[in-house]
Amino acid sequence: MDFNTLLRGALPTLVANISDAAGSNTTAFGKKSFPDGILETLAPLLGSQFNPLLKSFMLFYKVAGSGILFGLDPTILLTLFGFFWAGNKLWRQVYMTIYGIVQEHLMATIHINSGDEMFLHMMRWLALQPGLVNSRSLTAETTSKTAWEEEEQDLDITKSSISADGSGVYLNFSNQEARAPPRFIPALGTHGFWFDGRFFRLHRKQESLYDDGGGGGGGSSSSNGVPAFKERENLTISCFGRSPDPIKKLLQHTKEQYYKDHHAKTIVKRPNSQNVRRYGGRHSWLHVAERPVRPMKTVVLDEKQKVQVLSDINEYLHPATPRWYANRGIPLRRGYLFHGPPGTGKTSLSFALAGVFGLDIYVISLLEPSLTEEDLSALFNSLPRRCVVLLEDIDTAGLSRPAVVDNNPSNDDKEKEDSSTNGGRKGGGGGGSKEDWKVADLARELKRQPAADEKKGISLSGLLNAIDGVASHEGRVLIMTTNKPETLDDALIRPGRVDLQVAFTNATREQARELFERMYEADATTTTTTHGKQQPKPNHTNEDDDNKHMTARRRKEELSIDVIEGGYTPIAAGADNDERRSLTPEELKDISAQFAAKIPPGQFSPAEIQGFLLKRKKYPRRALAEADKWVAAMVLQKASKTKILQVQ
Ligand SMILES: Nc1ncnc2c1ncn2[C@@H]1O[C@H](COP(=O)(O)OP(=O)(O)OP(=O)(O)O)[C@@H](O)[C@H]1O
Repeated sequence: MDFNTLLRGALPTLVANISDAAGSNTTAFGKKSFPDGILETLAPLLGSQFNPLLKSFMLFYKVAGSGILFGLDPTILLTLFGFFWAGNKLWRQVYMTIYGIVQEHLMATIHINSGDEMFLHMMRWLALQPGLVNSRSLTAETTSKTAWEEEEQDLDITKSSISADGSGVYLNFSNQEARAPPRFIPALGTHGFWFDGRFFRLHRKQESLYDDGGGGGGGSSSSNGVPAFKERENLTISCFGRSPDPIKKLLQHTKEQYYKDHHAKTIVKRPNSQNVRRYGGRHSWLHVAERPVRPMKTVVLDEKQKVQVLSDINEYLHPATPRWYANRGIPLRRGYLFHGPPGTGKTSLSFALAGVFGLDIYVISLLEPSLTEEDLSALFNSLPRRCVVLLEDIDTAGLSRPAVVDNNPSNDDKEKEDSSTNGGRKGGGGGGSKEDWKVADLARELKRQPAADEKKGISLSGLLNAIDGVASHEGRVLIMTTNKPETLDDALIRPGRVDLQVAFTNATREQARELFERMYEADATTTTTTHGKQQPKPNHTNEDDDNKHMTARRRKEELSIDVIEGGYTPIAAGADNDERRSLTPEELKDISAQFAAKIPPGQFSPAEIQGFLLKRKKYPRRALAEADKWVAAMVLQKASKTKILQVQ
């Protein structure tokens, strides 16, 4: 609001009111109180939001004017107030002008858009800066940790073990959300911070952009075409000096911090929701998990096959390979087909490979109902330079699937016609008009009606286009998995699209032995990778933390739950000591071999064997003793094709 304009407009009426009221408004002390009618004059000028303020001011004016409070002349007060206001405005103008000149000529600036990964790096880093976190203008964010995050192990088991049933045997985590501290980041506006001995200025600004739904944002096409406003944030980082190098250094630092312990983790990404996906860029993929790297040796597979895949991918990812491919005019792509029965390790190997090569894994399910062919191409288009793309269960995608959903309304009409001419469908009763339908018919009909946005799936050509079309990103490792390789179209698995096939089978005796040994070997050895290197510890754990973890783990183990004959029975600490006593390597080898001899080769998937062992995870001898019974029950169950397990 411009004070001058306001005053100029109000002054004539003000003066008139004051002179009219001059005689009658003189107080006992000879001072002038506030003239009647002035409130009515000013109120419309200032707007309704200023009315309470104006009323308070009037009251003050009257009190001051009556000499009760200060005995000051109210007109002097009003003038002072006006000067103060104008002075403040003037100072702001001068400050902004000087700041603008300084920023333009003496400062370097870099802008970051919230659509870019760098925005995340910066925000994560800012949340860790004590100087900023203690600032007075913050935005609080709820954070939730994944099961994999190291902090989870810090949970004080003694506190969380006060179970709802009061027994103290079962762990209780009802308090976990309350214990998770919120994250604080600088709020919208301007902040200052120091990095590397330099002062930086950060400006967070939010803007609303109108998106007409035509898929403009990020270059990806809109799937639902609904126009809407979208919020976008802009970070402006500036520092004194004409070179932006210090800011570049800061950005590089935030990026390094963000990925600091990622070498011990595999990042899993999936397509984002349809609405967010259309903004493209980093919005295409949703970061769903960060798992600890799966050591290659935990995947039980024929060693020759494993080495073949590993060396093939290693060769492909070598920095000299792109030139080699380019010189020969071959597209830089490599595709793998992992096929075999369910639970034989196809997904596990994909994750282990991503871990070995330190790549993020991008998982796409072609069954995702909202995934269109354009989306698929856009998703392939926004892949990073090197990554693993896991296309799961490609046989179940819309490729060779019969059209289960009939979207054609004319067919519906035809059926309805048929039903009426035939006297209605099963139990339709008489005329077959909608009114005569029974509830069952109605339910069936509702099931048949697809949702308006339901898709038929991805066609073969759509998938091929995404895999090796113009939009396809070169440099990625594409892994496709299937349980039914024989149903796949030849075009999909021709060389160039699938360069190496890996067959997975149900467990052999050797694999059963390996699974057993892996399950019961000492925990310490499981932290080594395939290369025999020790996994680096997360930065924040020190010796004290380690001790804390050890105690927590031991307590957890003491409170562990045992399985007896398919039923869970809690056992007290110290019981069954002989069973729990860890095995010497020789004993373990011996028991593993005995166990393997009991497993019929090629009948059980590694997942099934792992499931059996997991339920006896601290009792190798018991697992060995109960193996015969389990095998017999499983063979019977498979023969009778029942899904109900008699022995677990
Ligand atoms: N060869 C294997 N070595 C080690 N563990 C395995 C193996 N096969 C299966 N498993 C275990 O079984 C579980 C399921 O395995 P995974 O998801 O890799 O199977 P899959 O072949 O991808 O199954 P699906 O075809 O149903 O997707 C995992 O917990 C995994 O650890």
